[in-house]
Parts: sequence; structure tokens; C-alpha cells
Amino acid sequence: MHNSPNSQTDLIKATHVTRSFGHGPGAVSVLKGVNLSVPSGSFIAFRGRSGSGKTTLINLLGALDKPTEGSILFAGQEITKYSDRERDELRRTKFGLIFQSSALLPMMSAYENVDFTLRIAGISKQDRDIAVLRALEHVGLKSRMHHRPFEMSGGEQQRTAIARAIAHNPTLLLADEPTAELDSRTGLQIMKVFRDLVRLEGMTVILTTHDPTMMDLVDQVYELEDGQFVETQ
Ligand SMILES: Nc1ncnc2c1ncn2[C@@H]1O[C@H](COP(=O)(O)OP(=O)(O)OP(=O)(O)O)[C@@H](O)[C@H]1O
Repeated sequence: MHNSPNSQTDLIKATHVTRSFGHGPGAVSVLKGVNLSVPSGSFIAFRGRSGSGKTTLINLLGALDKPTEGSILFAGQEITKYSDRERDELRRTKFGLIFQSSALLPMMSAYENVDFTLRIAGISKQDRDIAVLRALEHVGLKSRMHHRPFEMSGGEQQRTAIARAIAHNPTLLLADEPTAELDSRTGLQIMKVFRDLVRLEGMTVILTTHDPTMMDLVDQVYELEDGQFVETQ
């Protein structure tokens, strides 16, 4: 595959990406030609009003969905041409996904929640023991790892969700409104966890948010308006 010198350092590159839902006169055009280059090891935020297309874009970048038109390259590979099976494999090995609600299993401790995901991915007990502790340490939750979700604060639950998403050491972490259910102080702490994963672990983090106060910690903000980027800071 031919790459320009620039694109070799991009972890994610989206070109002329559109996404429409439905057909014919009832079709809704949600993304209308998005171009994006995300360098490896950067911390990026998509900001925009409700309905501007943030979740749709995150789902496309995370290989949970396919664009109507356009291409998305991950590490130089056109993932929009991948089969379902290849996309599953990519998500399982290279991506970590975090959502607004932590969606932890309520009867399991923080440790068990993280461990469970690795267990169903077929990781050996020996490797899991190391990976789970390392992930919980990264999010500052080692001392509370035996607590179950109802015994944890919202911020601790979201930290557990982050630990679960990073335990397999993904290259790219995608988070859709990860601070929306948290107060602003806790939200800022969660943003610092992401920032440290970028600065100390070299991960690339892309998240969505409504909240302008979260923007100081990221490298770049992309503003989505009605399915297009309108301004780049
Ligand atoms: N599967 C779908 N079928 C039809 N329309 C959809 C579908 N998914 C999203 N949409 C529409 O696309 C638009 C953008 O949705 P999206 O969830 O990407 O916005 P958002 O910026 O993430 O909003 P929010 O901040 O409220 O989560 C909305 O108008 C939504 O109704």
C-alpha cells in the first residue's frame, strides 16, 4: 500500500467519511464528509451538540460500524474493507472502548470485572493476574480492587471501566462521553487518567464530550456541527 510520509505517523486517518441511516427520501445524513488525521500518542476530543454525530463517528473509528462512503485507515490498514471477523479481532486486540455508563457486572469486584473480560478473550490465568493488577494500578484503583460497583463512587466505577478497557494493552482507546455522568471534579480526574495513559503509556485516546471545561487537557479539539468539523483548535 502506498502511504504519503505524513500518513505513516497517523494512527487513524479518516477520509471523506459519510454515514447515512435509512434509504430514499427518509434517509438521514449524519456525517457529511469528515476528514481526520490522528497522530499516534495523541489525546483528541470531539465536541459538539447532542445529535451532531459524535457517537456515530466514534463507532466508525472503533470499527463498530461502517461508513456509507469514505475510508478509515488504522495504522495504515483500511479497516473499512475488513470483514466482520477481522473487525472483531481488531477491536479485541488493538482497541479499548469506554462508554458513558461504566456497565460493570454488579456482582463482581473491580478486579473480577477486569479479569472477566480477559478470561472471555482466552487469556491465561498467569497473564491475567499480571494484566489486571497493572491496569488497576494505572487507573489508581489497586487499593479498592475488591470492592463491588455499588461500594464504589461513580468515578471509581468509571476507573474500573477504563481498567477493563486497557487491560489487554490496546493501541487506541475510544471513549464516548466518559465523564457525562460524573460531577465536574470527578470528570476532571478521569480526564487526567486518560492524559496519563497518553503521556506515560503512549496510548492514543479519542473521546467525545459536551463539556467545554474538559478541553484543557487534550492535545486537540475537533468541533462537530451537523455532521462536519467546523473548527480546529
Ligand atoms: N441507527 C440510526 N438510525 C437512524 N438515525 C440515527 C442512528 N444513529 C444515530 N442516528 C441519528 O444521527 C444523529 C447523530 O447521532 P449521534 O448519536 O452520533 O450524535 P451525538 O453527537 O453523539 O449526540 P449525543 O451527544 O446526544 O450523544 C442523531 O440525529 C441520531 O438520531
